[in-house]
Amino acid sequence: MGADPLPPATGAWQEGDPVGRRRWAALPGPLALESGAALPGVRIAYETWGQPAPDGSNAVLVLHALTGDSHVSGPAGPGHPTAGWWDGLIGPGRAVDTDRWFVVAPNVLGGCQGTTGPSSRRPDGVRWGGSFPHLTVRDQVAAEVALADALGIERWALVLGGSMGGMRALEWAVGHPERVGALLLAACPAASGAEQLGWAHAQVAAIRSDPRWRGGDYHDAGPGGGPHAGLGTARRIAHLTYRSPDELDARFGRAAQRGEDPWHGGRYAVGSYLDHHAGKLARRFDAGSYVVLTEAMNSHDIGRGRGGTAAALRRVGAPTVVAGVDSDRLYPLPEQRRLVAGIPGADRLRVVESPYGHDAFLLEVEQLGALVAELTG
Ligand SMILES: CC(=O)SCCNC(=O)CCNC(=O)[C@H](O)C(C)(C)COP(=O)(O)OP(=O)(O)OC[C@H]1O[C@@H](n2cnc3c(N)ncnc32)[C@H](O)[C@@H]1OP(=O)(O)O
Ligand SMILES: N[C@@H](CCO)C(=O)O
Repeated sequence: MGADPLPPATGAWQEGDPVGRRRWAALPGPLALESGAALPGVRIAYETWGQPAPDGSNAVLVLHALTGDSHVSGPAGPGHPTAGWWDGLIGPGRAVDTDRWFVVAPNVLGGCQGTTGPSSRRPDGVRWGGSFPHLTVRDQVAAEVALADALGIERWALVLGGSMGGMRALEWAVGHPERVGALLLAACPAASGAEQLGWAHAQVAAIRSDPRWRGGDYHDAGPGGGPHAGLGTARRIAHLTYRSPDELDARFGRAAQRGEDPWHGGRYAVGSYLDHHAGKLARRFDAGSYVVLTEAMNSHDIGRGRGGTAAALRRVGAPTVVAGVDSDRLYPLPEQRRLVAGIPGADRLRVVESPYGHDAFLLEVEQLGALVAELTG
């Protein structure tokens, strides 16, 4: 699932036909990648809410995490099988009030929700599949910079994101400090460390060992022909890192799934829960994108080529709120303390209190809303 149904981008900045709220813009030329390769025919899907101020002072950039998309706010509808993933935070009367702010949310480069990724067609009409190039977080931000240029947005009043979205928000603030007025980083690190690289390796290995992976060239294999089993296993591993041990224990303990007997081939309830999330992701997401995005997160190292982490973080000019979740085992609080220590405009760590682990950045919208208010007044 998640295969891009659109024809190749034509190579000129253009507004694609909107599906529901979602629009597309195509880069005028190939995108130069950090690897030295050039990615032609890049198309970026994005959504906007609110109205841009005449002086351009009210633009807010919202950046999604690994399996999120451009639909941050509002109900499900055409082009959006699910409701906005930050609906409690962004919308009319919410902390990011779309009656005041002009909110822009792109789908990430390498994704599968409208922006060019492995399931998209190359300029020759063939799907990229396994030939899609290796991306870095900086490449993804380069595509977002091109989108901002195309929309005429010189400076964001606020850039915010969590997890992989936080990595990109940080890259914006370090790579383009003059274009970021304020910054909110949630549940993200300065660099992906050994623990995160290890989790990612297990997930990518699960996908690549599925015989239906076919080196990434499975998109024309027909319904059910993709590596759904591998993607499901990757999600089970990942989902465990997104929640906390205490929460899982409190919710499921050692309970058997209803009607099943773990001593006779049945599942524990927690296993059934993970199976549910595996199936749900496999139905809505592309395995090739999952691999490309995971490897992009692996590339995340804010200090690479910039004289190290401390030197890179010193480049952030914006007032910054850094938030971590007390029960996050994927990017635990020491990761965010490192950010606070290095970013000149970050005065102290904001701790989101939650039993939900890493996913709290999606769930604890009230606490996040209070943090947004610190930056927006
Ligand atoms: C929601 C979306 O997909 S929006 C698209 C963009 N998404 C994103 O950016 C984030 C992707 N989603 C996620 O990361 C997560 O799903 C979250 C953060 C939204 C989950 O939030 P929570 O509300 O805490 O959900 P939780 O992890 O408790 O899972 C609930 C689901 O597990 C199911 N479940 C609970 N126990 C069991 C069990 N024993 N066996 C099987 N299924 C179970 C529930 O029925 C429920 O199903 P549903 O989501 O299909 O209705
Ligand atoms: N649950 C989130 C976690 C990644 O940070 C997602 O699926 O995108």
